[in-house]
Amino acid sequence: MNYGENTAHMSAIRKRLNKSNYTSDDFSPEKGDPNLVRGFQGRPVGGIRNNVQPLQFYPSSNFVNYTDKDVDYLLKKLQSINKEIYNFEKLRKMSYKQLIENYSDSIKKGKYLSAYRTYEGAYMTNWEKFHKGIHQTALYDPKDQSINGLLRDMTNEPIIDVEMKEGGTQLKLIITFSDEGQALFKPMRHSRDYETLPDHFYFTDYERHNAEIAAFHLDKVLGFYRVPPTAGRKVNMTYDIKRLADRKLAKTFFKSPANNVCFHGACSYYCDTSHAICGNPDMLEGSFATFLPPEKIAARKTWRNPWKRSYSKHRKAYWEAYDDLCEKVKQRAPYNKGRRLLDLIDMHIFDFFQGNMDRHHYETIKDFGNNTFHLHLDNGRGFGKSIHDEMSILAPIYQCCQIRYSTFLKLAKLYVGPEKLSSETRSSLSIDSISPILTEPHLYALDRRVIKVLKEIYTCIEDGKPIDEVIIDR
Ligand SMILES: Nc1ncnc2c1ncn2[C@@H]1O[C@H](COP(=O)(O)OP(=O)(O)OP(=O)(O)O)[C@@H](O)[C@H]1O
Ligand SMILES: [Mn+2]
Repeated sequence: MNYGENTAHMSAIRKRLNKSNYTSDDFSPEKGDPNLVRGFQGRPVGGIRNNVQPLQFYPSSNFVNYTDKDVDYLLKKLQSINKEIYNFEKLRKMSYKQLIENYSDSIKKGKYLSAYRTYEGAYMTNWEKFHKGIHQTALYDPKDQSINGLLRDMTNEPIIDVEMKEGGTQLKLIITFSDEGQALFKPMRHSRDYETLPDHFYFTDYERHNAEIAAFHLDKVLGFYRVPPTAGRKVNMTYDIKRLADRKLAKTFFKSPANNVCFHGACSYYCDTSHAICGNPDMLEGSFATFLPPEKIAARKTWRNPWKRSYSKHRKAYWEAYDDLCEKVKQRAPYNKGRRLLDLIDMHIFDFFQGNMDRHHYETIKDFGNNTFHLHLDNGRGFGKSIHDEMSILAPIYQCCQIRYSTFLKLAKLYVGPEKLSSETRSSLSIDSISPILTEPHLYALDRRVIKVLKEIYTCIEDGKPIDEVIIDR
């Protein structure tokens, strides 16, 4: 959606703040090369979303620095009102890693899955340890060494079985490793620098294997821990897939005119000769997302996203035409109490960073009731457009005008630096065996998007919403 064309959901008038008492760059990121620092003078305050200027690239330096007057103003204002909980000077001196650790240490884990509560095998594989570690507030504990072990296992363990996954729209394989761990495999369709075509809808886009890997790391960097561990790997299509496939899958293998091994499998979208998945000549990259425990151990509940898109080229969703969806959602269970609305908003911030418009549903683990986190499965449609920021993904933020305090603080920290969301994500992704996972323009886009989320909070507060109703500690 283009903001220039559709402003129905925006408040009609944005008040201008009197900024005369403030300097513009108190909280601006540390300045490096002064030539690289770009303030955005001369641009209207508030009013127009999507108005952070496109990043300029400095390929030789890996360093992009930029500031935003509205965000500087917001941070200054918050700090002047309550220095106890908004101390950005202190925040700038603390490392991002430390901030995230403080938060993950302070979160109570709540319940674990009942099937594993008393389970103590003499020897447990990494995937079993992962399953045992799933708890009410997160899928895993970042300090759990078995998570890195699991990523290594998915990269190195021999593959012993392959099955097509029923139900999904695009081709996916269920892979079993020699330690009996399982993963959902999504094959590479495009090279990393292939961008979604401007005339393609979000619902016809191919899934991207690197987006699945990037989503796991981004979620971890943000300190959410809501995406199952996901790793990239190159497989030999003949040895690792065709040899282990059943007849139905095996018979879809063929050799292309370029002498590459290809297959298309059977599914409802893109499973035919003209959309085949081809190796080079026999090697194929893919993402491996660790399987969650089976239904009988961890039954899941599927929830429709209230901000679901229309999935139609003709229709708009309610929230695209009207601004009052949040008022209705707030009245309804499970969003009327507890953490769920803030989790939904976290999920949309996460999706905004990735540019993922395909969040039609989400799941929770039934055993944990309503006071639990959202699973962020199915992230294959992110990272399709590096120079475009899809502001409509932030609809729950600007329509509810709410954000979780810890999420706000993390984003503020990534704004004041010195760490950036791009540098943290780049560093996390570098451990993957098929890195680089994201191109540099996609990484820089993350920093630009951090500013855009913070600007939405600025606008909410500028509009007169009480700060403690916008930034909520829950
Ligand atoms: N790591 C996982 N462990 C267990 N189940 C999973 C995992 N990832 C995905 N699933 C299940 O598989 C289903 C299909 O996966 P996914 O959503 O990626 O496919 P899809 O083709 O995009 O499906 P849809 O068309 O419904 O969006 C998911 O809805 C989820 O329930
Ligand atoms: Mn999907």
